[in-house]
Amino acid sequence: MDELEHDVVVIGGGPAGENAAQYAVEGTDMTAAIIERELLGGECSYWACMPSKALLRPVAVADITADLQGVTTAQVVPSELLARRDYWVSSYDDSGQVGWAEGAGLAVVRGDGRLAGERTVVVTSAEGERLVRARHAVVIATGSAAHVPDMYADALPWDSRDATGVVEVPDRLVVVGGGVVACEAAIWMAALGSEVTLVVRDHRLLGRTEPFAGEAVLKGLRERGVTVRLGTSVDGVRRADPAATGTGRIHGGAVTLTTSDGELEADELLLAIGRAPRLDDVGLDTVGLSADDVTSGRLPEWLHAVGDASGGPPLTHWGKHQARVVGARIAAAASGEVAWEPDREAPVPQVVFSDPEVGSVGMTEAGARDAGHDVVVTRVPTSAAAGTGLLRDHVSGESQLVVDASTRLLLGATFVGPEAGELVHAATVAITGDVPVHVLRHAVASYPTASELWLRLLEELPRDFRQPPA
Ligand SMILES: Cc1cc2nc3c(=O)[nH]c(=O)nc-3n(C[C@H](O)[C@H](O)[C@H](O)COP(=O)(O)OP(=O)(O)OC[C@H]3O[C@@H](n4cnc5c(N)ncnc54)[C@H](O)[C@@H]3O)c2cc1C
Ligand SMILES: NC(=O)c1ccc[n+]([C@@H]2O[C@H](COP(=O)([O-])OP(=O)(O)OC[C@H]3O[C@@H](n4cnc5c(N)ncnc54)[C@H](O)[C@@H]3O)[C@@H](O)[C@H]2O)c1
Repeated sequence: MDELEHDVVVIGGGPAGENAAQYAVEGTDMTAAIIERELLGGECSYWACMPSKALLRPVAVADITADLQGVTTAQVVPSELLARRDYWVSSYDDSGQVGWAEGAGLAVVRGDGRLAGERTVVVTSAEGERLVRARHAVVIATGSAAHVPDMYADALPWDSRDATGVVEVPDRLVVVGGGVVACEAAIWMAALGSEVTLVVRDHRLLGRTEPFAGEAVLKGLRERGVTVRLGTSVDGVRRADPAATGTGRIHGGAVTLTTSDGELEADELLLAIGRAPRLDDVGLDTVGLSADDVTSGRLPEWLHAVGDASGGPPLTHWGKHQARVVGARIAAAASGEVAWEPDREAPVPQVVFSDPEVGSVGMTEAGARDAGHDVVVTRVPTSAAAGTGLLRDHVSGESQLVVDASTRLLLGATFVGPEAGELVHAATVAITGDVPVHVLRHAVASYPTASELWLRLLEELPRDFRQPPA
């Protein structure tokens, strides 16, 4: 068997794997190999973040022009929207990304990577098998896979790859799920011309965010003609002539869902009910480990996991952050040093590119109370600042801070409204830097920008929060 040796071997070339490799070797004499079985850049670049945001942005801009005195309403042109998606996924060609990796001194090895003992990975491809040995570390960065319960499997439902890679637009699309994929995909699929129905098991959308955020997104979806059935479970699925026609094409005849609310027929079914770390085929058994060991961090010093595969929040920026930390840890360990790391985990931000947009970081109010904090909550309409009010004629949504009553530190923040995603980073900085609210008041935002919303939020706190705690 052909054999290679590198200092660091990364299985999976998504954003997390690429960053782990880059940060482990940059500024050192070490070498790294990234093993990738599909496209270098991973799910995020070709079937998740990039195509979904490429599809959503023109829809959001057209929406604004429909709500902004002084311009005429722009129309989404479906063929152009799909062409924009194709541009942003480089027509599913990763040569640009491979060029970047090679330029950064990272070797790209094509094939399926599998652990085959300590610091050893076997790569299987059409050319045969290769053994890749790691002198220092192996990193598992294999991402996650969408949940497809058995009940749905025979109907060949769409997953998020089909939705972001849509080629044939179904007249009627049913989406099962009320999370981030469902809320975002409903918007671009409706803009492309589908009649969209969301079937949501919970009694609310976006279950991990503040309830007021889910309510605003529900209202926004209904206003654009999406039907949302809350508290509805699916008991059965049948489909006429299911056919594996390819990503983004309609997978057969009509689909009928039997739900707690009656039968529902559609031309396609998108399953968006969460994802799980992809750890079942990476050879963990060859080193005496299980998937649970990986997701709970019980790993030998030579083995690391980053990104969705680690079981942490399945978000690109979080996976890349983990990867930078792990990369620096590997680089330091190789030279007998210890990399500096903060003594607690960074807060996790997320932006849902729905209408209205939702940007949040840290704890929700309920999460903070459950964690034992005595909290003070301040919430204002997002239209409360001149800068936010100017963004469009009708600004919906509210924004909120969750503050610890005794330390006066920010625990969490949620912004709902236009450009909400751009407001959240200030909250991330405040939490990461332990900036108390009486100091935050002196971080002056320019007039009239959306950031002035911070002033409105801080003014709503009790007056004594303007002083340091006694
Ligand atoms: C529709 C959708 C939209 C999203 N939008 C956003 C967003 O806007 N912002 C955000 O932060 N997150 C978003 N996410 C989440 C984001 O896509 C993931 O968190 C991110 O892709 C995880 O990166 P990763 O590197 O861990 O894994 P991935 O991107 O999944 O990459 C893993 C790579 O490993 C490869 N691989 C797997 N197993 C093997 C093996 N055995 N051998 C070799 N290669 C292997 C795969 O082919 C893949 O290329 C979205 C997700 C979806 C589904
Ligand atoms: N903008 C972004 O950052 C972005 C966009 C898309 C996806 N993502 C990431 O991708 C991940 C996956 O997204 P998702 O929307 O698939 O998952 P999710 O966890 O956000 O939502 C899953 C939804 O499916 C429901 N559900 C779970 N099991 C079910 C079942 N058996 N039957 C019916 N409903 C069920 C849940 O109640 C929830 O409403 C997210 O966790 C998110 O981090 C991020």
